[in-house]
Amino acid sequence: MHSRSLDGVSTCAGNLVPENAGDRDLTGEADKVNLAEESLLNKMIRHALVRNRNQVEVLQADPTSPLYSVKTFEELRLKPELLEGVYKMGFNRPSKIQECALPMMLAQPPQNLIAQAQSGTGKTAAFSLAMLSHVNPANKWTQCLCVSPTYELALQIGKVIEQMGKFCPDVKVQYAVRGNRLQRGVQLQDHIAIGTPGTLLDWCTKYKHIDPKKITMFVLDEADVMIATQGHQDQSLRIYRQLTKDCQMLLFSATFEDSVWRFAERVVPDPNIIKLKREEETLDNIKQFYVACKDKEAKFTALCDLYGCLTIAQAMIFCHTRKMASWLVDQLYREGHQVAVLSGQLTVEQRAAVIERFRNGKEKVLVTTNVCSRGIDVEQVSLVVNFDLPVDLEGNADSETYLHRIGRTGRFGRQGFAVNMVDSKHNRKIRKLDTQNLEEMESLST
Ligand SMILES: Nc1ncnc2c1ncn2[C@@H]1O[C@H](COP(=O)(O)OP(=O)(O)OP(=O)(O)O)[C@@H](O)[C@H]1O
Repeated sequence: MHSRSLDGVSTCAGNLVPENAGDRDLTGEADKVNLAEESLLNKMIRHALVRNRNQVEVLQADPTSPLYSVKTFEELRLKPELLEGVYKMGFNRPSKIQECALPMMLAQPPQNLIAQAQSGTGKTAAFSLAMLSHVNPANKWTQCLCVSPTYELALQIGKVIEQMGKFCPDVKVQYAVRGNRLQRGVQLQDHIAIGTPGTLLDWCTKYKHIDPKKITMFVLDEADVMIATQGHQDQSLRIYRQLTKDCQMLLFSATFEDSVWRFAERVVPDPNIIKLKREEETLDNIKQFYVACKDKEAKFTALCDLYGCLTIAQAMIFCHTRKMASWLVDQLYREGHQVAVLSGQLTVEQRAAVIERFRNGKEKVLVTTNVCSRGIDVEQVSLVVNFDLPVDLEGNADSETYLHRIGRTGRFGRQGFAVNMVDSKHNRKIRKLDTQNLEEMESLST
């Protein structure tokens, strides 16, 4: 497997710093969750598949055709060098989504696919394998296009392809991302091009590095993140319109709101649809408490009273704003407590490093904002403290975030505790949530 060394493009995720990192400072605003950053962070800190006990739902474009699914990678009849790469990555068998998605993606005649499954269920690995298997290395032109919402995410996909294709030296990958300039008029000979919509569009239309008529597989990853970015949807559609009718279309998304669905239907005609529902967080083993406090100082005093309990295993303390998190950390330092801090002012790499240290038990207490209400799995976390209860932009109770936060504790059937610091002036009611009951959850936000 060969990948180019690019002018000004680092393929090492460790070097990636968001462009606006320097502008980030402390604000009293709620820490906003940036979808692309969250996705990147998840990829960086994940070590294995996210477990999911739900069944995959499949909707076939042609319901009369037999539904194939595979339990082993051998059944896919991959090139031996590709199979070797898969095993070398430590994949023993296909994940749930891969069991159905891989035979569809590799089928002849080609089939279109829309697949939805939460992050970490093996989507990237699945389409990477499909692209590597699809290309004919003897044809010295680009055959697969893979569109990704950001530069960093594109490089992450590239890393997976490079690893998986380690024993396929003839297959070449190129990155269509900012900073990677080819000479005008140069025809790309690399078989797979991964990039952001704007650069890929330029390479297909303005610079003619890629002939879109020769593309036979088009992959759109993280469609939900993609359409959240102004302009990306339009650019992706413009690339799509240049492709031929026979081009195989594959679209992946972690979530499926109406807007994602409408977009998917526009770029994927006659799709097979695969869905893997997110596994519900169960709160049965999480005991929830609240402490009434009149102000932040009183909350801090209550926290200090609790501190001995926090450090029995590990604890996460959630604040609403970076400013509050920073104030709390200062107070905790003053009391001589060693804590870790995670907030949106850190770069994604710095956040990943903080999480890694916390995971390894270097710190027992992590103070954070909403930037990390989901994503983090630290098995030893037994206590979550809501120093501020989660609220949405209008100041209403944000039950979804509450659920994600307290879901950080009590993982895998262990006992967990959630302590909520409640301002008496707001006196919000804490009720037990039944995640099976969506109506109840909706009523909570009213
Ligand atoms: N069949 C498999 N067996 C074991 N591990 C796997 C398998 N497929 C993928 N993985 C690993 O599981 C993790 C998640 O996979 P992957 O990144 O493909 O998921 P995803 O659904 O694309 O999530 P995201 O979009 O967040 O990256 C990765 O660490 C990957 O190496």
